[in-house]
Amino acid sequence: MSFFKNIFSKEKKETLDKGLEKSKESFFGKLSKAVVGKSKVDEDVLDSLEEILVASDVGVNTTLKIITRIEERVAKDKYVGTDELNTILREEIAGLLSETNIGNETDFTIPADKKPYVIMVVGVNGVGKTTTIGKLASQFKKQGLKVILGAADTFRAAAIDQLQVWADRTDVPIVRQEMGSDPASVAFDTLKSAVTQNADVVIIDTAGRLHNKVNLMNELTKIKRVMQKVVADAPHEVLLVLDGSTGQNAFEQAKQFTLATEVTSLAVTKLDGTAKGGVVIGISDQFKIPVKYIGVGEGIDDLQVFNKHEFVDSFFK
Ligand SMILES: Nc1nc2c(ncn2[C@@H]2O[C@H](COP(=O)(O)OP(=O)(O)OP(=O)(O)O)[C@@H](O)[C@H]2O)c(=O)[nH]1
Repeated sequence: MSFFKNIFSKEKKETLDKGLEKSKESFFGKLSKAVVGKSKVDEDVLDSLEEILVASDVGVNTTLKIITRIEERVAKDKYVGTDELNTILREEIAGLLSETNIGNETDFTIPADKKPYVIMVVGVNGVGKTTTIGKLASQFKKQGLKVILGAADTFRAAAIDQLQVWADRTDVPIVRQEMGSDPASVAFDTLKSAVTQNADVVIIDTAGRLHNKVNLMNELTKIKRVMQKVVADAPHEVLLVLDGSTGQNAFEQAKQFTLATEVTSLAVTKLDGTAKGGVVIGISDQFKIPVKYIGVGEGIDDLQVFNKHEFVDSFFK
């Protein structure tokens, strides 16, 4: 068992390392330029570091926290060499993430006492919502759990069809209705079907139109209310999917969605192929909502459970 676990961890680590490559290259490239000819961490180095963190989409507030901590350390130690900067930065970022009970999980797990466990997935179009649902379905299925998908994004026919593709690919049942039908009705049918079939996990896709916040709020509230007619404490999780490659836009979407509904966890996708990996650090710190999953590729196995230790390890390797 532990043998397989090790193999899996190694693969997971390699995928994470590869996924974060661009972010690392960009970050450390800039950092090494900033310290050229400097032996000591001084005001100039700290100013450059601040710029680099902001440019890496860590977010202004989180950047300021990190800089303040490093300033305090530098003031206390009197002399901090630039060769120590990586270590200090790593420690401070790890410390910041440790302050919240975020990112401690290592496996795809769901609470055993909630059956069916209902995950309502929200997020704007194109962020990787459908792909994330498909990847999650695959992970849960691999654990022997019975999964059902609900196509409650009835606003666009393509959204229903895309979810169908993932349902076929993962060999998981899907509940769907015609385009334009009431999303709450699809969610209701899906939960009914899950109860009848004794399913373990239900994943409900929803439409993510942000242009009208009141509509979005009303729609999500209605879906929740109707689901509760079947499973009283549903949804157990409201997972907001954010596209990590959009940097500050992802922050803005998190703000909007948290105003519209109670978001309980986040998935940050497309961290591979972007230099904006710092967004995970900023979002974890600012929203105090756990980043539960990260997308590091388009493949079915390229969704990982976010673990802050692995993330920091991989980033500062
Ligand atoms: N590289 C990479 N691509 C991803 C990741 N997650 C999703 N994608 C890609 O992003 C694109 C959009 O993903 P979808 O799942 O269709 O996004 P969506 O939010 O459901 O969008 P709509 O279907 O338009 O609502 C697809 O081409 C996915 O393959 C990821 O972690 N890494």
